[in-house]
Amino acid sequence: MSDVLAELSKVLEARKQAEADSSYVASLHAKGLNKILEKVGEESFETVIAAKDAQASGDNSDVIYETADLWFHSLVMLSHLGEKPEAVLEELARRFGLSGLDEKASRN
Ligand SMILES: N=c1c2ncn([C@@H]3O[C@H](COP(=O)(O)OP(=O)(O)OP(=O)(O)O)[C@@H](O)[C@H]3O)c2ncn1[C@@H]1O[C@H](COP(=O)(O)O)[C@@H](O)[C@H]1O
Repeated sequence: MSDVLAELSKVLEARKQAEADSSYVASLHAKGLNKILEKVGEESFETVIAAKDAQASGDNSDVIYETADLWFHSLVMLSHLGEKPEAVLEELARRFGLSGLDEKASRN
C-alpha cells in the first residue's frame, strides 16, 4: 500500500474516537452512514462533471482534486463499516491478469 494511503488510513482510524467538533472525519462518523454516503454520491457526481470539463479544456487539475475528494470519502465510508483500504487493494490484486471481459463471461 502506498505510504499516503497507509498514513491516511491510520489517521481515519484514530478519528473514530475523536470529538465531532474538532475533526471533519469524526463529524461524518457522528452524522452516520447516510451522511457519508451522501458525500460519496456528491463527490462521484462532481468527479464525473470535472472529467467532462477536463476533456473539453485539456486541464486535468479539477478532476484530480475531485477524485481525491471521492477517494477520501470512500475511505471514510469503508472505515465507518470497519473495513481497511487493504481489503480493496487485495481485491484489486486478486484481479491481476484476469481480463474484465473474461470475468464478465464467467458470470453469464
Ligand atoms: N483528505 C482529507 C480531505 N479531503 C477532503 N476533505 C474535506 O471534505 C470536505 C469536502 O466537502 P465539500 O467539497 O463538499 O465541501 P463542503 O461544502 O465544505 O462540505 P459539506 O458542508 O457539504 O460537508 C471539505 O470539508 C474538505 O476539507 C478532507 N478532510 C480531511 N482529509 C484528511 O483527513 C485527515 C483528518 O481530517 P480531520 O478529521 O478534519 O482532522 C486530514 O488530516 C486529511 O489528511
